[in-house]
Amino acid sequence: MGFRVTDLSCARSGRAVLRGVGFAIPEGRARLLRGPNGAGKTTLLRVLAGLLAPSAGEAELDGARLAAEPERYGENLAYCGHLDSLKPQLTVGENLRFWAALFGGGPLGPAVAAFDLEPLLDRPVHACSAGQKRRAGLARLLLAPRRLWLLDEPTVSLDTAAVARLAAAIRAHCAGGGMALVATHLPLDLGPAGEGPGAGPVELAPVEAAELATGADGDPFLTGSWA
Ligand SMILES: Nc1ncnc2c1ncn2[C@@H]1O[C@H](COP(=O)(O)OP(=O)(O)OP(=O)(O)O)[C@@H](O)[C@H]1O
Repeated sequence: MGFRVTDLSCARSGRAVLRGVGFAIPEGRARLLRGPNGAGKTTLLRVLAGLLAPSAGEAELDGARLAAEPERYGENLAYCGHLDSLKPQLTVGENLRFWAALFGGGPLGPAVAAFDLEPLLDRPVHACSAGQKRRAGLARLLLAPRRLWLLDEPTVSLDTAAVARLAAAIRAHCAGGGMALVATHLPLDLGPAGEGPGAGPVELAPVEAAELATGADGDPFLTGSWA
């Protein structure tokens, strides 16, 4: 059980972005994903979410392997990318009910409380602020229980109180045995979930130009995956 990434590499438009990335997340732990702009955090999260093909390496979640068993692997994770993926014409409540029905999740109450959405339930998403939309998008994490949360810059647009709510949700997820990988440039208080063996930050450094992928005939655009 747990999450393990082994020797993962990925190229985008022929350029090596990830090279030999490896780390593990034990059950009940969360790790921050750190690195400067362009280091490959979004690329890594998209590969781990099954949205981008790696050029080498493997990820394994509770014994299910990304390459060999993508459906069983994918059933156990939730991915929140840069976009909130909300229907703008529907209210916040309608969006949440839609997601709960789609994923067979439980009642809305805990998700609404965790991200303070009660006052927004009847408001159309197109009339919400950026931070309000972000909170509604994150609340979906609590509507469909998944073992691993992959979060890409989830704190963007959130005020201090909302960042604390997000951190509390991650801590509670991990206290129940869940795991999380969170790309963020901001500090995030993960509490006990971010402490102990296998819980420190995963640091990504930009792949050096000398490591650029090249095709068999030296053309860099003959290798790698296209986004
Ligand atoms: N669609 C794409 N096609 C080709 N190359 C891409 C694409 N998206 C990103 N890249 C390249 O991949 C590298 C890593 O980008 P990525 O978005 O993964 O970095 P990041 O660490 O998430 O950066 P940031 O902190 O700015 O969000 C960059 O050099 C970028 O130019």
